[in-house]
Amino acid sequence: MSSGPAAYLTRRETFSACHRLHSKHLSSEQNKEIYGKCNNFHGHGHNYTVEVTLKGPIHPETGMVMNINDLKVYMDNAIMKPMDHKNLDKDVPYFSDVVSTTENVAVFVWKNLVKELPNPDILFEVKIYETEKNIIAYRGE
Ligand SMILES: Nc1nc2c(c(=O)[nH]1)N=C([C@H](O)[C@H](O)COP(=O)(O)OP(=O)(O)OP(=O)(O)O)CN2
Ligand SMILES: [Zn+2]
Repeated sequence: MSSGPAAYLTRRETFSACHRLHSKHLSSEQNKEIYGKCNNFHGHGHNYTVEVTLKGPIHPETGMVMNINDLKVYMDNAIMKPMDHKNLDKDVPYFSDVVSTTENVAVFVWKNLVKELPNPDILFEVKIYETEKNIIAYRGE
């Protein structure tokens, strides 16, 4: 049976987390210079919005790219459980040696989703709004 037309399915979730921009590979002066107020020892918080987009064929029998009820579970495991109400730098082992910029948070979400999705080939984009003004998109490249 040939596959149906392709569609883009996006689901949005929000989570809250705190972090500090600090690189172990830079001196204290370099950290202050590069990250400025975001290097403050006490850290700061964000209400992040994450949009996950799948691109895949619409299944001819179900009419779906993926059942959104299933996608909810995958996003819960990949995003909410590891990061919601967490200190990214202290509570998420991935960020013990990776700076918790939004770029790296997007890569972290992508890697987690690849492990969750039954067919990771349909993962098209992870887009993260760190603030209303600061937005990062990652497509696995
Ligand atoms: N390339 C990146 N640059 C910066 C990141 C990042 O993740 N990637 N992150 C930060 C800070 O963590 C923080 O997000 C900055 O927040 P803030 O300046 O408060 O946010 P806004 O730009 O929305 O607010 P303004 O009022 O316009 O300052 C910094 N850089
Ligand atoms: Zn920040």
